Amino acid sequence: MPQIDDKLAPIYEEVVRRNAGEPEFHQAVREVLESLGRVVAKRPDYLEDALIERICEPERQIIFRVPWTDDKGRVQINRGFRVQFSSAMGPYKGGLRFHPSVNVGIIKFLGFEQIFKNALTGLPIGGGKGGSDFDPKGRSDGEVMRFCQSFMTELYRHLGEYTDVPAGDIGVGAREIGYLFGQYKRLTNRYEAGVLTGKGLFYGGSLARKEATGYGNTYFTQAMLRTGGSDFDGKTVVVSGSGNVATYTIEKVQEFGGKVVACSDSSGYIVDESGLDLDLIKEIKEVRRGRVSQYARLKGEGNGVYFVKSGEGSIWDVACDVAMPSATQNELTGKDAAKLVKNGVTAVGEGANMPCTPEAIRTFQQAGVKFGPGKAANAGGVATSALEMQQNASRDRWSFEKTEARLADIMRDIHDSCYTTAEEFGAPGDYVIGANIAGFIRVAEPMRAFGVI
Ligand SMILES: NC(=O)C1=CN([C@@H]2O[C@H](COP(=O)(O)OP(=O)(O)OC[C@H]3O[C@@H](n4cnc5c(N)ncnc54)[C@H](O)[C@@H]3O)[C@@H](O)[C@H]2O)C=CC1
Ligand SMILES: O=C(O)CCC(=O)C(=O)O
Repeated sequence: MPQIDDKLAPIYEEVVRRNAGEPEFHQAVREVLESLGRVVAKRPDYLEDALIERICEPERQIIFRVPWTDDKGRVQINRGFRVQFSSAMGPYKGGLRFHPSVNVGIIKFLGFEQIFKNALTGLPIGGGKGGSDFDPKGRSDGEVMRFCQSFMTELYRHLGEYTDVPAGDIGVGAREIGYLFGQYKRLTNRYEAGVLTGKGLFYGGSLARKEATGYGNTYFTQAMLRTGGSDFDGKTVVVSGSGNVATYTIEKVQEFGGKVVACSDSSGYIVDESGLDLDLIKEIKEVRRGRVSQYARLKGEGNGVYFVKSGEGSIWDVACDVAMPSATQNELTGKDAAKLVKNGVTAVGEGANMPCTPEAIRTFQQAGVKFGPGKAANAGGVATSALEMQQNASRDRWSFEKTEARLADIMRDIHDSCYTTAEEFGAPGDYVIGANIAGFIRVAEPMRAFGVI
């Protein structure tokens, strides 16, 4: 098991003590500190002025009550969060997650990851994350609207295009961003397009933002495959999830000649051995807001098409050359990784944030599987959000082609900087170490320049 350098171990112990009961946050911090031992060995000056301790402590954490009225006239109460982790690189930037599992530890882990991810994009954005334990599943449009309006009624005072710029994440898509933006505009009496990203195309959104995270992960994973002289063409691929990230991962992998044979949601997974029909998945998920099990019913079971219920198997039992986990954190365990390795997986690109457990990452790396960590591989979404902010600031609108070309360049740059940083710090081929160190150095330099703040 990788160890934290003796000089950094007290920092980790303090994070655990101060943030008791937040295992996902501990996990995210631990992984970064394991990598940073190599940095402080070469550059002990990074230990000065509690720079690393400061990076592990959010600049500001906001927790608030979100009261709203459901369709039956009953008052419901949820809890809202925004963790403004680091503004060293620019305004806080990161999505909002609406899911019943949300708590402060989950938001903190996501905000912490976002610092390094956003730095890797090379664009001027700091790190933050927010959300609520509100579950949009099964709620009417009216209920979602009233919830979003109440959520923004508290949060708006902490936001601004130069302060903090949220976007979507699990459970927050175009519909929710529309309601949030409408309420922000109403409360502030300002048409401040740059305060949220992932907006609709008719009110300041960017072409290619919807596709960006999935496309970006596909570009990143392609770059990893190419270091071994290979590509997506002819590869069998498994993509977990069936939301925003998964959908557009499937689309780009198919365009690159890969065959995606399985995807999932929290009810289970579907397999179509001849390759998933993406139009049908979009119809089920984006239009009907249904479950992936409907795929097997609509396509007809048999001939390599089947559905496996959650709890009766794992999507990672399906043999593939490339795995792209794109649902949620810790969804791919050490046992799943061992199965994938046994079945011949050669590359893993994380579309979700921290979907592989530490044991799974170790299993992949020990088996020589190319492993792209989320903070690098899924950075295309937030990078394109920063491009949306650029378009808003210049009152401009770019074509899909121009935006996607910028995204593709950014993903190749991120890949190359992780790859060369890993080499420079004595860990060739280790994208986890490369991403953590390259991201850290970019954030540490402005922090040092600003003095002790
Ligand atoms: N939307 C974006 O631009 C970005 C999203 N991400 C990450 O990608 C992941 C997916 O996010 P989105 O696609 O935006 O969300 P989404 O809400 O559009 O889709 C989430 C998908 O994951 C599935 N899922 C959630 N919990 C699950 C569980 N416990 N078991 C199995 N499936 C589960 C849902 O059924 C759904 O298909 C998250 O980890 C998110 O933080 C990362 C970078 C950017
Ligand atoms: O586009 C954004 O600002 C945030 C995307 C996001 O939440 C993420 O990168 O995990």
